Amino acid sequence: MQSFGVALHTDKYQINMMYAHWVNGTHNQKVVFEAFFRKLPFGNGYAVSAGLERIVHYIKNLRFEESDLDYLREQEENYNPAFLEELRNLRFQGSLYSVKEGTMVFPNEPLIRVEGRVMEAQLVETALLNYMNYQTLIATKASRIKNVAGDDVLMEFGTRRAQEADAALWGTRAAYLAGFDATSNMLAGKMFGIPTKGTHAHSWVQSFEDEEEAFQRFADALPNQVTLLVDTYDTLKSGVPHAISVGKKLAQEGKKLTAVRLDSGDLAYLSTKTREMLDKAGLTDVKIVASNDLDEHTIMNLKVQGAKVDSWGVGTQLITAADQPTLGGVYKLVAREDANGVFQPTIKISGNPEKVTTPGIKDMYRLIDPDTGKAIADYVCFPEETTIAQGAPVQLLNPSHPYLNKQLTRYRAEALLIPVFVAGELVYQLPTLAEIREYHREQLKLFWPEYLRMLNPEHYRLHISEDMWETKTRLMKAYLKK
Ligand SMILES: Nc1ncnc2c1ncn2[C@@H]1O[C@H](COP(=O)(O)OP(=O)(O)OP(=O)(O)O)[C@@H](O)[C@H]1O
Ligand SMILES: O=P(O)(O)OC[C@H]1O[C@H](OP(=O)(O)OP(=O)(O)O)[C@H](O)[C@@H]1O
Ligand SMILES: O=C(O)c1cccnc1
Repeated sequence: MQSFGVALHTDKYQINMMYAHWVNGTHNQKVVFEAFFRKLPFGNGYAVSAGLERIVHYIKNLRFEESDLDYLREQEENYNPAFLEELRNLRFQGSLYSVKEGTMVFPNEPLIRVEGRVMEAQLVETALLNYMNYQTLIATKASRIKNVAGDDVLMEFGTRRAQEADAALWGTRAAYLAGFDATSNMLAGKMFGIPTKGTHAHSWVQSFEDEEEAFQRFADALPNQVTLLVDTYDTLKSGVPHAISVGKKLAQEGKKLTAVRLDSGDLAYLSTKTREMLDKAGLTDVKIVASNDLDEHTIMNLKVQGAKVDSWGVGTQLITAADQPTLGGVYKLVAREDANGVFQPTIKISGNPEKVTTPGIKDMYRLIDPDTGKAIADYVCFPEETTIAQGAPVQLLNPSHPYLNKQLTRYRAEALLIPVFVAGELVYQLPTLAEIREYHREQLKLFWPEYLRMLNPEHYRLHISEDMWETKTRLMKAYLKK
């Protein structure tokens, strides 16, 4: 199949707006957009940022190829040829600031800030949201699963049920950065350096007359990774006894049965019985893997029931984020340059007060208690405000209820939005996936357990500066007057 560039990975309305700007002569106007989500997924207390690496690749490769221009010409006869020439030369020349992958993030926080000509900044909306929304969603789901699995091994098994190939690959990467240990997806392993693991399917057992023979043949072929699926016929009467028999033979040869996998039935009951049977046979270090439509709820429940599982294979529920199909992240214009070259904050009004955007270019900080090392709150302000840089006392206003405020005098501040592209140049050294995983682990330690619990977590707050609040109020009033 023909391969396609990335420039048309966008919505038609972006190209139409670009064209209308071009016709109006406003296409070079500088604007600032930010991407954020409004509500945490899965009822979780935090989300885990992901998607930046793919965004960087996208921005770096952003160019309209000849075939893209031909296609646009075909699609809309009104497009002036000079506009298509403009597109031919288009490269991302703007700036992009983003939170790092693996960062703990919260509703209404600017996760990505794009500054540039409206032509470019508008074009990239669709792809940026596409990458950010999916990967952040899956990283968050994976983080919840990791939260309940503790030190057990977590394997990502979802490719066959994912929403197509890209989702399988990048979803696997998101799961790994948020704490999964391995994947069954070989391409993800090759592309991202994620450890790969695998057992075998029911078809392996079914392709032999006899279950024990199937197990033995598999062990003979792959003596370094013998995990046997024991539920094809009858887990306790057939599968486990046959695996034990093979395990004992392997032990006599100085080899080892690694694990057995349970994939149906009552996993709490079957795993405890299987553990007893393995231990009784002297196979105490043979592990138990469980799979079958698992998610954080079933894993937690199984643990409460005393399931003896060492390793969990999680597919469908994770890779499709089955209980919430999207993060719902949006991309809103927050500032535009006026005729004097000064950025003016813009607002989007909504009947729903929660949906009124917070205007202006924002910097974002995580304020940390220097005594406990724990995060107190996140804070957004205009880049020209100096309070944080000076370490001066900061007024924490609740953005929805600004009369609820408190003053913070002692804090350490970490800047969350880091420069990735500046004036079209990539200035960010992409970390390795192992570094991102480690960074996410460190991020988790910044938060008190009440923000991390799975059920009814405490709300971690984002505060806005007084200046920003005043600007928001002024713009709302000006709009209402009109
Ligand atoms: N002890 C348990 N407590 C709670 N949930 C469990 C327990 N054991 C298994 N489950 C979960 O219950 C669901 C059972 O799925 P299902 O109804 O398909 O049964 P099954 O035994 O897998 O049947 P099949 O043989 O058709 O695969 C799965 O999501 C599984 O992870
Ligand atoms: O349930 P998930 O969380 O999505 O995990 C992946 C599932 O995929 C496989 O089943 P499948 O029936 O596709 O193949 P099999 O014949 O090897 O069991 C595997 O046995 C798991 O049950
Ligand atoms: O290796 C496995 O056991 C596996 C891989 C993908 C899907 N289900 C199971």
